[in-house]
Amino acid sequence: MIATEEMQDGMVIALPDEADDVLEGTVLLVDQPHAPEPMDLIAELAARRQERSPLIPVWLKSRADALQVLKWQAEHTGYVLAYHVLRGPKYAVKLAARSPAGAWRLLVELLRWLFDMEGRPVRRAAATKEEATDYLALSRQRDDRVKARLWTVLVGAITLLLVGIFVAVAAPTWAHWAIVGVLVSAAGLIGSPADKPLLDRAVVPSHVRKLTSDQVVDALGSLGISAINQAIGKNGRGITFPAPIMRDGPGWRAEVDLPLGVTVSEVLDKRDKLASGLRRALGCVWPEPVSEEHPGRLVLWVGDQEMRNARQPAWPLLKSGQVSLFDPIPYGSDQRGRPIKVLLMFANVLIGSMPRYGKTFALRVLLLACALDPLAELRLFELKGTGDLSALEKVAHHYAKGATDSAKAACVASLAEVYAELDRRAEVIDGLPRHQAPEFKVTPELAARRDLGLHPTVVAIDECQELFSDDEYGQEAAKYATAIIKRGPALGIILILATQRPDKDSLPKAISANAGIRICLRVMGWQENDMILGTGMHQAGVKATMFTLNDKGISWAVGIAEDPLIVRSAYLDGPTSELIAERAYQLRLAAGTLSGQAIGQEPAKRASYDLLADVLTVTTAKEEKVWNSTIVDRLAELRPDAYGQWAGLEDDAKTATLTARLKEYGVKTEDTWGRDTAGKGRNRKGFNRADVAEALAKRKI
Ligand SMILES: Nc1ncnc2c1ncn2[C@@H]1O[C@H](COP(=O)(O)OP(=O)(O)OP(=O)(O)O)[C@@H](O)[C@H]1O
Repeated sequence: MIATEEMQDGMVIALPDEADDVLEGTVLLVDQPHAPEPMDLIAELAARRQERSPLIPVWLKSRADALQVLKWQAEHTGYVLAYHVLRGPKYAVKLAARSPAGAWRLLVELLRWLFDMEGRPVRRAAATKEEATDYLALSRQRDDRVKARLWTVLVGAITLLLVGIFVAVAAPTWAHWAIVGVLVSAAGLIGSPADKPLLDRAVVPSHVRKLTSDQVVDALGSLGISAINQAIGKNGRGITFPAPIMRDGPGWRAEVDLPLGVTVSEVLDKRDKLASGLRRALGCVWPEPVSEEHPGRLVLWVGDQEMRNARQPAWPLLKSGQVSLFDPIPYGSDQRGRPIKVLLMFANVLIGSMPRYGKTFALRVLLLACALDPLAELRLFELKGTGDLSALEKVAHHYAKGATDSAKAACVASLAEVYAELDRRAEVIDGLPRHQAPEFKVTPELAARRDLGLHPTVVAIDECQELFSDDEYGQEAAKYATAIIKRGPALGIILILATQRPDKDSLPKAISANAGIRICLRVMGWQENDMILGTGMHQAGVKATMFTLNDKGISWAVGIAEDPLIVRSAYLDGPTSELIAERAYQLRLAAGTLSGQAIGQEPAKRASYDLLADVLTVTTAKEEKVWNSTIVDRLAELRPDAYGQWAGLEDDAKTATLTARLKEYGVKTEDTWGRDTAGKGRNRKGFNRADVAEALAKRKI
């Protein structure tokens, strides 16, 4: 049998079993010489293009960033100058104290030069070895040299004396002092010991403390990740920085290639340790993955100030302006203070977080911007009941608040209208000449035509878990919301959902899977993170679990830009929201686009029906016991608008739905013997018709 063994220089050599046998086999180089194939070469060149450093530094690409950097540089220079100016007197005293030593050093050097002291060891050596000729030649050379130098010094001294007398007589007093100052300073500088520099180190204040590669390496080394420790250990390969650390907005940006096998995700899990290693506040330290690079490429942005304390740019629509939902609307800012906009048209939004971390505030910012598009129809449901969206009631087509039955019923009724609207809008678009809707979707021109009714429609449900987990309304609402989230975007219908309980019962998978824009504020676990941001996001390093107690309003946002972003929503409190909503109202009044409840119309009503009476209608007195699934099909035929969606469910789901609904009226279901459509007898869940009749009678009493 032949074994292989690795040798130095990366060779793998085949060895025979017996050590004393003759060596046989081929020597394989582990690192093969590279002979690029044509296709290989193209791929390699494309990859190498990505490695190029940007022609223009990142900070110069945006005016705001460039201004920030220049501002910082000016502030920094000003600080250093002021620091040294303030210490001017201290430096003067130091110079004066060091000047005698400097003068002495100068005199000694002059005498050494004058008497050619540097040649002394050679002359002495010649004398010791008794080499008379050499010694005489060297002495002659020294005498000539000393003579010439004496003359130079003499002329120099007389010139200086004359200049001195002239200055003493002719120059003003300030010039005397200036000259004395310069001479003393020069002597002081010469007399300064090499290990004691004259200038103190300008201690840079913490809010503009520079980030250095040493700090980054030390901080990474403090995370307790063994592969990092090995890499920075004695024989490790170290940690590499593909780009220099530079200013980026109000902070520093370091790009780091983590050691082989370490992912950014592992670092994100230890953001607090990283901040401790960097000796910065947690709110200043923002590690991010770089999606277009390998999973070990980390961008570490370290802000001068904590994100929550940093001054946020004012919301651009705060005082004036209106929007078109076909353009990105202002939402907030990132860690670097750059404004972040969101294009809502042709998308849906899912916002999630633990309670009290800023969901409703985030939702309200988006809705206030929507309100400032006079064409947008707003259907707003705030199922918490605290009135966070009440400022917008005056501009809303439909509005309801509270976790009450009536608010949920109003929400489902409004969703049902929008659901029906999907087909109507699709037909309208289909009927248009192709050049008017070339992409089979709403355009700004079509949205502006009142006759078509294709204006943007925004349906927002805050605390949507209240609706989707409701026994009575949940299934119906989920059905409408799923259809709207899938088909709505192309038809100008935008669904915005906010929830504090992102689990599968509170947020059906079909809905969470189809949201284009996802905003996740602080959550506790990876499941909630991925439910809101999308499967695999936590693994990929997009972790809203890294936010802390103080990170209110700060979220990971996916779908806003090519890469996930950390965004802080604009902070618009209640009174500010009222003012903006009032402006929106005036805009709509002028445009004549107020509608629905905003002009006093009745809210949408859910089709009313009586389940118990309907069950009796679809069964005959002879059917003492019937299967749930059979009755669901009959009910759907009787009242498609009310029960139609049940008919589309799987058999088991049909049974479970009716069981849950009958239970609300105290009607029990049990295993019931019956025959299926093929005539085969078996047991399935069913109920006694008499129980339904009794429940109905009791209710009427
Ligand atoms: N962008 C922000 N900047 C600073 N603070 C914010 C921001 N957004 C929200 N907050 C703070 O967070 C608090 C909670 O916000 P909000 O009411 O939106 O939370 P929530 O997640 O909707 O809570 P709940 O789940 O109870 O409804 C607010 O009172 C506000 O002070």
